[in-house]
Amino acid sequence: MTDPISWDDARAAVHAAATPLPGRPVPLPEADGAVLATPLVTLTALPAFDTSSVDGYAIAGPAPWRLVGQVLAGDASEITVTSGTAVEIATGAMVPVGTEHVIRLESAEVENCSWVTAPLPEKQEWRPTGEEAAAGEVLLPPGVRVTPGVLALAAACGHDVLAVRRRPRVALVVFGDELLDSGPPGAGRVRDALGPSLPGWLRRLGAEVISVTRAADTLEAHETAVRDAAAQSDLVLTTGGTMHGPVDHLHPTLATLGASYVVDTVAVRPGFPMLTATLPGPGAGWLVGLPGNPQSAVIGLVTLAAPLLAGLSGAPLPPLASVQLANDVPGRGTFTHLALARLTPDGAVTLPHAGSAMLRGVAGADGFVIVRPGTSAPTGTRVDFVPMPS
Ligand SMILES: Nc1nc2c(c(=O)[nH]1)N[C@H]1C(S)=C(S)[C@@H](COP(=O)(O)OP(=O)(O)OC[C@H]3O[C@@H](n4cnc5c(N)ncnc54)[C@H](O)[C@@H]3O)O[C@H]1N2
Ligand code: MOO
Repeated sequence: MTDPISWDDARAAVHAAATPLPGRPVPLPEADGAVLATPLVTLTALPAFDTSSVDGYAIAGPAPWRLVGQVLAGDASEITVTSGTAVEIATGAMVPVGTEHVIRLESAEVENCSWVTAPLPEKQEWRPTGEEAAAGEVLLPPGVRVTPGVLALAAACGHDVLAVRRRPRVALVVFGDELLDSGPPGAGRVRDALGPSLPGWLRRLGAEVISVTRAADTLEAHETAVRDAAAQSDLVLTTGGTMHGPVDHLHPTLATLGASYVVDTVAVRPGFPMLTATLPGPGAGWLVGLPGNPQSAVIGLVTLAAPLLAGLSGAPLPPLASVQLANDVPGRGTFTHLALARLTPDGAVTLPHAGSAMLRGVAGADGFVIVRPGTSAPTGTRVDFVPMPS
């Protein structure tokens, strides 16, 4: 076995090695969850015109003001407010030329439907052109993940399409003849916990899952499965077979296929046998090998797959959060310890059932607190935190 690379270096290495996939324009609703390939530049000033922020009257000169017209939201009215006149105005309407003040409906008195009087307002009741942004201003850099908030901003500043990176296509290959696809475990067989769960995590990481297949525990079946998966995908994600047991065929498969390791084992507990490699051939596909123990597989996902998918999407290395610990967390010697935790108002609480083969902790966790090599983390200290994909 090779010497393990540190947990932090492993994340950085796979992210740095990934070249972003091409960008292309897609209609706004389809861009949700994808990553911007180009900066978001506003096509107009925001707002694009002086916009009334209240229902009321646009006036000029001293009171009383003679009511001369009306302007509603959406009107491109050429009405002008001259001294001594008022124009009835709706929230969102263009403020007419000549307006000195906009008076709220509730402050005004109107006589005979034609004369308006009111005290002058203390503040400007409209949003001036460009208050939020000037035309051509860069609002977001490339690499930002498109959220509903980004979509709203893009629409507001005039875009019909957004240039986003193609979502990485992931083919999942699950190894393990002991795995059952239905019914209760027993008699040496366990249920496949990863085939049903990894697609959901992967989609939360912005990937498109194109296939989930099972490969038998032979070298030939592994080779065929990885080759077929690589032919259609940007990333082959495998589970199990990362060690060197009698039916652990991943390393021999990678040797046969001529793969090059970017990461081969990581100094992290649980989950150390995880790996990342590039596969030769057109398009230089990727392979991430997650350990078979299900919690270790999730740690492999957040350690290697998440940074790789970010890199392929042109997004920055996913940042770590910082949390305060509500209990002591031991270190793991020269390895980084990732401990399942839930975030509570009292701080991060690590969870029981945290064995690498167990899933009760995974099912209730918000993420993992990180205790770096050679340290332990007492109650009340701040530590880094890697969230579950969300
Ligand atoms: N001699 C040693 N043996 C093992 C060591 C070690 O240091 N020396 N490390 C252990 C650790 S830690 C891990 S993690 C596993 C990693 O092994 P593999 O990636 O080769 O995984 P498998 O052997 O295929 O499976 C391990 C375990 O997980 C169960 N499994 C596998 N896939 C699934 C799935 N899709 N759903 C549910 N459970 C799954 C499998 O049945 C095994 O129990 O190696 C240890 N061994
Ligand atoms: O490191 Mo293993 O990955 O503890 O379960």
